[in-house]
Amino acid sequence: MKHVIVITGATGTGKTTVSTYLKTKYQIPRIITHTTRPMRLGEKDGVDYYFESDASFSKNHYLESVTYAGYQYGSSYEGLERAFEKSDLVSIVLDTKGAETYVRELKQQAFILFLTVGKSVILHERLKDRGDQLEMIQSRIKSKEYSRDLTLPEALKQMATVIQNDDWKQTQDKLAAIVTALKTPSL
Ligand SMILES: Nc1nc2c(ncn2[C@@H]2O[C@H](COP(=O)(O)OP(=O)(O)O)[C@@H](O)[C@H]2O)c(=O)[nH]1
Ligand SMILES: Nc1ncnc2c1ncn2[C@@H]1O[C@H](COP(=O)(O)OP(=O)(O)O)[C@@H](O)[C@H]1O
Repeated sequence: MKHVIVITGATGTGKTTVSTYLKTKYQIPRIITHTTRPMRLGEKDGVDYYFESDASFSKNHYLESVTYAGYQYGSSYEGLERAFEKSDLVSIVLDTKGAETYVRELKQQAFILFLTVGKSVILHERLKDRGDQLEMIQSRIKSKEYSRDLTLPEALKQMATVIQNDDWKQTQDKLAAIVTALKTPSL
Protein backbone atom coordinates (compact mmCIF):
# COMPACT_ATOMS: atom_id res chain seq x y z
CA MET A 1 0.00 0.00 0.00
CA LYS A 2 1.20 3.55 -0.72
CA HIS A 3 1.75 5.70 2.40
CA VAL A 4 2.24 9.39 3.19
CA ILE A 5 4.15 10.18 6.37
CA VAL A 6 2.35 13.34 7.53
CA ILE A 7 4.82 15.25 9.72
CA THR A 8 3.00 17.69 11.97
CA GLY A 9 3.52 19.72 15.17
CA ALA A 10 4.36 23.30 16.19
CA THR A 11 6.91 25.57 14.50
CA GLY A 12 10.46 24.64 15.46
CA THR A 13 9.73 21.07 16.58
CA GLY A 14 11.81 19.77 13.64
CA LYS A 15 9.26 18.88 10.95
CA THR A 16 11.38 20.14 8.05
CA THR A 17 14.53 18.59 9.54
CA VAL A 18 12.78 15.21 9.75
CA SER A 19 11.40 15.38 6.20
CA THR A 20 14.84 16.33 4.82
CA TYR A 21 16.43 13.49 6.77
CA LEU A 22 13.86 10.99 5.43
CA LYS A 23 14.76 12.13 1.92
CA THR A 24 18.54 11.96 2.25
CA LYS A 25 18.74 8.81 4.39
CA TYR A 26 15.82 6.76 2.99
CA GLN A 27 15.09 8.40 -0.41
CA ILE A 28 11.56 9.26 0.76
CA PRO A 29 10.43 12.21 -1.41
CA ARG A 30 8.61 15.15 0.16
CA ILE A 31 5.45 16.60 -1.31
CA ILE A 32 6.20 20.27 -1.92
CA THR A 33 3.37 22.52 -0.79
CA HIS A 34 2.39 26.06 -1.74
CA THR A 35 2.56 29.19 0.40
CA THR A 36 2.14 32.96 0.29
CA ARG A 37 4.64 33.42 3.16
CA PRO A 38 7.84 35.30 2.21
CA MET A 39 10.89 33.16 1.48
CA ARG A 40 13.36 32.74 4.36
CA LEU A 41 17.08 33.16 3.79
CA GLY A 42 18.38 29.98 2.16
CA GLU A 43 14.97 28.77 0.95
CA LYS A 44 14.42 28.02 -2.75
CA ASP A 45 11.26 28.22 -4.82
CA GLY A 46 10.18 24.73 -5.94
CA VAL A 47 12.40 23.07 -3.33
CA ASP A 48 11.18 24.27 0.07
CA TYR A 49 7.81 25.50 -1.17
CA TYR A 50 6.20 26.83 -4.29
CA PHE A 51 6.18 30.48 -3.23
CA GLU A 52 3.01 32.18 -4.47
CA SER A 53 1.33 35.58 -4.58
CA ASP A 54 -2.26 35.78 -3.29
CA ALA A 55 -3.41 35.75 -6.94
CA SER A 56 -1.32 32.75 -8.07
CA PHE A 57 -2.14 30.81 -4.87
CA SER A 58 -5.85 30.92 -5.65
CA LYS A 59 -5.35 29.32 -9.09
CA ASN A 60 -4.17 25.88 -7.84
CA HIS A 61 -6.38 22.88 -6.98
CA TYR A 62 -5.93 21.95 -3.35
CA LEU A 63 -6.57 18.73 -1.49
CA GLU A 64 -6.57 21.01 1.55
CA SER A 65 -5.49 24.56 2.35
CA VAL A 66 -5.21 26.63 5.54
CA THR A 67 -4.31 30.06 6.85
CA TYR A 68 -1.41 29.82 9.31
CA ALA A 69 -0.16 32.92 11.19
CA GLY A 70 -1.58 35.20 8.50
CA TYR A 71 -0.32 33.37 5.40
CA GLN A 72 -1.93 30.81 3.11
CA TYR A 73 -0.63 27.25 2.70
CA GLY A 74 -1.98 24.46 0.53
CA SER A 75 -1.16 21.00 -0.77
CA SER A 76 -2.29 19.95 -4.23
CA TYR A 77 -3.57 16.63 -5.60
CA GLU A 78 -0.96 16.99 -8.37
CA GLY A 79 1.86 17.23 -5.80
CA LEU A 80 0.69 14.03 -4.11
CA GLU A 81 0.44 12.19 -7.44
CA ARG A 82 3.87 13.43 -8.55
CA ALA A 83 5.46 12.19 -5.30
CA PHE A 84 3.67 8.79 -5.54
CA GLU A 85 5.08 8.39 -9.08
CA LYS A 86 8.57 8.52 -7.55
CA SER A 87 7.94 6.28 -4.53
CA ASP A 88 5.26 4.32 -2.65
CA LEU A 89 6.40 6.04 0.56
CA VAL A 90 6.43 9.84 0.62
CA SER A 91 6.27 12.56 3.26
CA ILE A 92 4.53 15.91 3.71
CA VAL A 93 4.86 18.65 6.35
CA LEU A 94 1.49 20.03 7.48
CA ASP A 95 -0.08 21.92 10.35
CA THR A 96 -2.42 19.81 12.52
CA LYS A 97 -5.51 21.02 10.67
CA GLY A 98 -4.03 19.81 7.38
CA ALA A 99 -3.05 16.52 9.05
CA GLU A 100 -6.69 15.99 10.09
CA THR A 101 -7.85 16.58 6.51
CA TYR A 102 -5.23 14.16 5.19
CA VAL A 103 -6.55 11.44 7.53
CA ARG A 104 -10.11 12.06 6.35
CA GLU A 105 -9.09 12.00 2.67
CA LEU A 106 -6.41 9.31 2.60
CA LYS A 107 -7.57 7.17 5.54
CA GLN A 108 -5.11 4.26 6.19
CA GLN A 109 -2.63 5.68 3.69
CA ALA A 110 -1.84 8.59 6.02
CA PHE A 111 0.72 7.83 8.74
CA ILE A 112 0.61 10.68 11.28
CA LEU A 113 3.88 11.66 12.93
CA PHE A 114 3.41 14.34 15.61
CA LEU A 115 6.58 16.10 16.77
CA THR A 116 6.90 17.77 20.12
CA VAL A 117 9.61 18.93 22.54
CA GLY A 118 9.91 18.65 26.33
CA LYS A 119 9.71 22.42 26.95
CA SER A 120 8.19 24.89 24.48
CA VAL A 121 10.78 27.61 25.35
CA ILE A 122 13.29 25.44 23.46
CA LEU A 123 11.31 26.25 20.32
CA HIS A 124 11.97 30.01 20.62
CA GLU A 125 15.71 29.30 20.84
CA ARG A 126 15.57 27.00 17.83
CA LEU A 127 13.81 29.61 15.72
CA LYS A 128 16.44 32.22 16.69
CA ASP A 129 19.24 29.75 15.87
CA ARG A 130 17.54 28.92 12.56
CA GLY A 131 17.98 32.62 11.69
CA ASP A 132 14.29 33.61 11.65
CA GLN A 133 13.70 37.36 11.93
CA LEU A 134 12.70 38.41 15.45
CA GLU A 135 9.51 40.03 14.15
CA MET A 136 8.48 36.80 12.39
CA ILE A 137 9.21 34.73 15.51
CA GLN A 138 7.10 37.02 17.66
CA SER A 139 4.10 37.06 15.34
CA ARG A 140 4.37 33.29 14.85
CA ILE A 141 4.46 32.60 18.59
CA LYS A 142 1.48 34.89 19.18
CA SER A 143 -0.62 33.14 16.52
CA LYS A 144 -3.47 30.86 17.58
CA GLU A 145 -2.24 28.21 15.13
CA TYR A 146 1.13 27.98 16.90
CA SER A 147 -0.51 27.44 20.33
CA ARG A 148 -2.97 24.96 18.85
CA ASP A 149 -0.20 22.87 17.25
CA LEU A 150 1.72 22.45 20.52
CA THR A 151 -0.86 19.79 21.47
CA LEU A 152 -1.87 16.69 19.55
CA PRO A 153 -5.52 17.20 18.47
CA GLU A 154 -8.14 14.82 19.87
CA ALA A 155 -9.04 13.62 16.36
CA LEU A 156 -5.48 12.39 15.74
CA LYS A 157 -4.83 10.79 19.14
CA GLN A 158 -5.82 7.28 18.14
CA MET A 159 -3.60 6.96 15.10
CA ALA A 160 -0.68 9.35 15.69
CA THR A 161 2.87 8.32 16.50
CA VAL A 162 4.49 10.92 18.77
CA ILE A 163 8.19 11.71 18.79
CA GLN A 164 9.57 14.05 21.44
CA ASN A 165 12.36 15.54 19.33
CA ASP A 166 14.75 16.74 22.05
CA ASP A 167 17.61 14.41 21.17
CA TRP A 168 18.35 14.08 17.45
CA LYS A 169 20.06 10.67 17.79
CA GLN A 170 17.00 9.21 19.56
CA THR A 171 14.76 10.72 16.89
CA GLN A 172 16.85 9.08 14.16
CA ASP A 173 16.45 5.67 15.87
CA LYS A 174 12.68 6.11 16.12
CA LEU A 175 12.48 7.15 12.47
CA ALA A 176 14.45 4.05 11.45
CA ALA A 177 11.85 1.83 13.17
CA ILE A 178 8.95 3.70 11.54
CA VAL A 179 10.45 3.50 8.04
CA THR A 180 11.18 -0.23 8.43
CA ALA A 181 7.58 -0.89 9.51
CA LEU A 182 6.11 1.15 6.64
CA LYS A 183 8.36 -0.51 4.07
CA THR A 184 7.44 -4.00 5.27
CA PRO A 185 4.57 -5.29 3.10
CA SER A 186 1.53 -6.16 5.22
CA LEU A 187 0.13 -9.68 4.77
N1 LIG B 1 -2.31 22.44 6.15
C1 LIG B 1 -1.15 22.75 5.58
N2 LIG B 1 -0.14 23.16 6.34
C2 LIG B 1 1.04 23.43 5.72
C3 LIG B 1 1.24 23.28 4.34
N3 LIG B 1 2.50 23.62 4.05
C4 LIG B 1 3.09 23.94 5.22
N4 LIG B 1 2.21 23.83 6.24
C5 LIG B 1 2.40 24.10 7.67
O1 LIG B 1 2.33 25.51 7.86
C6 LIG B 1 3.01 25.84 9.07
C7 LIG B 1 3.92 27.03 8.84
O2 LIG B 1 4.98 26.63 7.97
P1 LIG B 1 6.28 27.54 7.80
O3 LIG B 1 5.88 28.95 7.60
O4 LIG B 1 7.16 26.92 6.76
O5 LIG B 1 6.97 27.49 9.22
P2 LIG B 1 7.52 26.26 10.07
O6 LIG B 1 6.49 25.93 11.07
O7 LIG B 1 8.76 26.77 10.64
O8 LIG B 1 7.78 25.10 9.15
C8 LIG B 1 3.75 24.58 9.51
O9 LIG B 1 2.99 23.96 10.52
C9 LIG B 1 3.74 23.74 8.26
O10 LIG B 1 3.74 22.37 8.60
C10 LIG B 1 0.11 22.85 3.55
O11 LIG B 1 0.15 22.71 2.34
N5 LIG B 1 -1.05 22.61 4.23
N1 LIG C 1 16.54 17.30 17.88
C1 LIG C 1 16.95 18.54 17.66
N2 LIG C 1 17.82 19.12 18.52
C2 LIG C 1 18.24 20.40 18.31
N3 LIG C 1 17.89 21.18 17.27
C3 LIG C 1 17.03 20.65 16.37
C4 LIG C 1 16.53 19.30 16.51
N4 LIG C 1 15.70 19.05 15.46
C5 LIG C 1 15.69 20.18 14.70
N5 LIG C 1 16.50 21.12 15.24
C6 LIG C 1 16.75 22.51 14.74
O1 LIG C 1 15.63 23.31 15.13
C7 LIG C 1 15.35 24.30 14.13
C8 LIG C 1 13.88 24.16 13.70
O2 LIG C 1 13.73 22.93 12.98
P1 LIG C 1 12.81 22.83 11.70
O3 LIG C 1 13.01 21.48 11.13
O4 LIG C 1 13.04 24.02 10.81
O5 LIG C 1 11.37 22.92 12.41
P2 LIG C 1 9.91 23.09 11.80
O6 LIG C 1 9.96 22.68 10.36
O7 LIG C 1 9.05 22.18 12.63
O8 LIG C 1 9.56 24.54 12.01
C9 LIG C 1 16.34 24.07 12.98
O9 LIG C 1 17.38 25.00 13.10
C10 LIG C 1 16.82 22.63 13.21
O10 LIG C 1 18.14 22.45 12.74
